[in-house]
Amino acid sequence: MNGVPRGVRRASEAVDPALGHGVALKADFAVQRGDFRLEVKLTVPQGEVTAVMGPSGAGKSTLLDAVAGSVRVASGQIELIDGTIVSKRRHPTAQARGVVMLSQDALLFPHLSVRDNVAFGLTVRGLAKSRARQVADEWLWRVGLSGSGGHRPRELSGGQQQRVALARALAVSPRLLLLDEPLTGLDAETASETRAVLHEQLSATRTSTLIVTHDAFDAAALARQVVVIEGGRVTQRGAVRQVLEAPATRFVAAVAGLNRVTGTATRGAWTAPTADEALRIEASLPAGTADGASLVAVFRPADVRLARTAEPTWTGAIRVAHDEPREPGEWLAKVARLEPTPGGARVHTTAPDVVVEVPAAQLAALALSTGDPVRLSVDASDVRVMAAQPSA
Ligand SMILES: Nc1ncnc2c1ncn2[C@@H]1O[C@H](COP(=O)(O)OP(=O)(O)OP(=O)(O)O)[C@@H](O)[C@H]1O
Repeated sequence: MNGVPRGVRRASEAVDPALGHGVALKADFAVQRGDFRLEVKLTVPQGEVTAVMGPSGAGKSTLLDAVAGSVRVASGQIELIDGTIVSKRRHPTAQARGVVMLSQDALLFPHLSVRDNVAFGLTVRGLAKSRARQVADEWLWRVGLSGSGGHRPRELSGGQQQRVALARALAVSPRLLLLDEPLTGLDAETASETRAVLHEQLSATRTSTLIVTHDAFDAAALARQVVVIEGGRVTQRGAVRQVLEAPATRFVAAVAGLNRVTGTATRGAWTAPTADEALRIEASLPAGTADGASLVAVFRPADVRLARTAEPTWTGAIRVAHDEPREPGEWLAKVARLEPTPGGARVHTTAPDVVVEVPAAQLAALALSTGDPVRLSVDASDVRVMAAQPSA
């Protein structure tokens, strides 16, 4: 697309050597918000999308606010691609930083047409109004909204408004785009359409982006790398797939839909206490693991088999699992909660906390209730054992 106004940069512009090649943002700073302290070290590669995930209250929005400039840095600094430095003493405006934030709420100007909403940032940056409107129309076409330029924002659906906000953000070719849960609040179909437009436009423009999301699917669909923040600290970072396959914390395991149980290396196997006998899984341990080392076992809920502890055998006699020795990979637990899914249920069990995916047909046969004792088992070949310490 041509017609980029003066002062508005393209994502492909030369990189300031001070920041290092291919880096859009380098941050190592702390922010204090009341009692809450966020301390992060983070790099956003140029032209790529980095996801930020973390539980509620972890500090994700605070991170974006600090980068955008709505919150002051308490110590350390944030360095942007053109050499702009943010620190306790230096607090440039969002525009001077070349940073644009897009949140859950599209925040369009209600009294302006859709076209003028998109053109607004361009005219502020010095483009003539007629040219800005032309560029705005091109952007509306790119996000699938050609023909909507003359409407008021209230005449568009939530998803369409979000696409206008995206067009407005990308039209000024920001050095860094900040997206704060842009798909939250949209219904599944609209979110899917908006996700596709986001992916297409972020890839096409190679806009350096930091996106906060609570959804592993969005992270995998949109981002190349992910930074996990918990309690104001980075707990894991890396390529999205790598992080989801090897969760360093319970939060990441839950987001990835995996079980993550902490245990110990005991005589060449992974073991963990249960309310009953110790659970022993004879999976391969990381090379060089010393006896007694803390290790986590990661496995899919669908790979855990679940049976009632007392069940009739083919002879009609009742077999009670408590009376039998436990096989490796087998343990007794209690049902804590049943969570319905489209195909059955996720059965949450305790001691240790493990989720089991049970298909609908089996669920009907089991007739489970909260508090029921159950016998669980998992094959060692379905379990990945890793060192317990977080990698961030
Ligand atoms: N303006 C503020 N003044 C004081 N404390 C704040 C302010 N905004 C946020 N906080 C606190 O900072 C912490 C981090 O909040 P933040 O909104 O960054 O978390 P988050 O990870 O984005 O959470 P969520 O996913 O729920 O949006 C919270 O404990 C919150 O109460």
